[in-house]
Amino acid sequence: MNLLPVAEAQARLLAIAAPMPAQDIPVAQAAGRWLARDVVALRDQPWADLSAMDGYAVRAAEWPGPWRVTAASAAGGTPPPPLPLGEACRIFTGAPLPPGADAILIQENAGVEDDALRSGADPLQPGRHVRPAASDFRQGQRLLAAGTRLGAAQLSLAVLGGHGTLPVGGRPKVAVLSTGDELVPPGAPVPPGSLPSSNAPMLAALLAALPCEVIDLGIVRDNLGAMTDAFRRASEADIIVSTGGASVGDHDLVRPAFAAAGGSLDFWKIRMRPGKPLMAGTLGSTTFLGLPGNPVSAFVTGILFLLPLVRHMAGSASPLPAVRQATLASPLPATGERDDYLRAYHSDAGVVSVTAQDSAATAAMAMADCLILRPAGSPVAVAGDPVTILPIP
Ligand SMILES: Nc1nc2c(c(=O)[nH]1)N[C@H]1C(S)=C(S)[C@@H](COP(=O)(O)OP(=O)(O)OC[C@H]3O[C@@H](n4cnc5c(N)ncnc54)[C@H](O)[C@@H]3O)O[C@H]1N2
Ligand code: MOO
Repeated sequence: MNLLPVAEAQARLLAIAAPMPAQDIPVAQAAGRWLARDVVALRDQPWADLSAMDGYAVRAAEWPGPWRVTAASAAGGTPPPPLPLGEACRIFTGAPLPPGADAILIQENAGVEDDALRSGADPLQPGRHVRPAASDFRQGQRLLAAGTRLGAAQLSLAVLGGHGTLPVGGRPKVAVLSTGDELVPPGAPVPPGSLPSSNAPMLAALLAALPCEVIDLGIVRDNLGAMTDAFRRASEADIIVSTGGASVGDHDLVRPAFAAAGGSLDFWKIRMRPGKPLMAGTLGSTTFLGLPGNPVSAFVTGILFLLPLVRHMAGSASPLPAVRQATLASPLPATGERDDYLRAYHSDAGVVSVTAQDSAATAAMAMADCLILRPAGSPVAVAGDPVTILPIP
């Protein structure tokens, strides 16, 4: 059987899906988005030599004083005039130093008596408690590179750099179709032969941290007409993701329905376990990803394919899952002809694979915090061996 290697399938998926056009949006809405262009500082930070403490601005060479306090400087106030010799300027955190001053005597180390300011015992070095102008960044300096994800720290930097709006990648609409006659909505009564449909909420949870809009189109029956209609309706989204009906059984209608809706499949069947029946293609300008129905298979392929697809379309420069090295704390059998993505969790001794690795074993899946990647053909592994893991996001 001709199964596509995972890396090749990921590359082909990203190749058929164009990143969405960039847009300028207010910084207050930009958290979690990817930058579409470099961000350059529009101003110096700090804008002048500023005090880092409440106290007195003085010349360090005049330590230990006494000084006469003749001026004051506060953040947001009028900048103080140049400091005459022998004088000090009362100053507060974030305020500009008067020209001539080069150090701050913090008020805990100072005493004022009869109009004379005197220092305590600690010697004062030039530059003490001073934040020099442009020491954080300088106007024109590149602050953030295109493709960077905007978290709290990056947004703080961009705003201090003078930006109120930022150029970001798009926020794809993801339509989710859950296929299967046996499915009932979450929380609904479950007659014999039926099953609560867990894949759509699971995928929405995986996507919750990404910039995208999830549109749950509900349960679609195993009926060619109904499924074809569902694909047509879903084609207004940027991404269609279906679960179930991906395999080779008589009721596995996703491929024919996708074709009947006008879709064109790029690939089907991946050299991985779980997740073999995964498929991808295009329907007009919409990218389609068909995940297997088994809840564990949908979860693992969601991490390996759906999340990278959304990241890529939203402008990420590195959309694929992070991979790390870890130490195995429990033995593993040899792998077969497919790459294994084993559900596992961290313990003090290393990573432990959960005992139930069946692609319908959700109780074991819920214990996992990472996937162990075991390439096809790997030999038996023992505790202490190095392994490659993918953290579960
Ligand atoms: N003869 C073969 N049979 C199967 C093969 C094969 O190569 N030859 N592949 C197997 C593999 S591997 C997988 S994975 C499954 C995937 O099949 P489908 O994608 O067609 O999924 P379904 O048959 O529709 O469902 C499988 C399983 O998952 C349950 N399910 C489906 N949707 C949901 C949902 N939204 N929430 C919760 N559970 C869901 C469904 O009831 C089934 O139990 O095929 C193997 N068969
Ligand atoms: O590839 Mo399937 O997802 O093993 O159960």
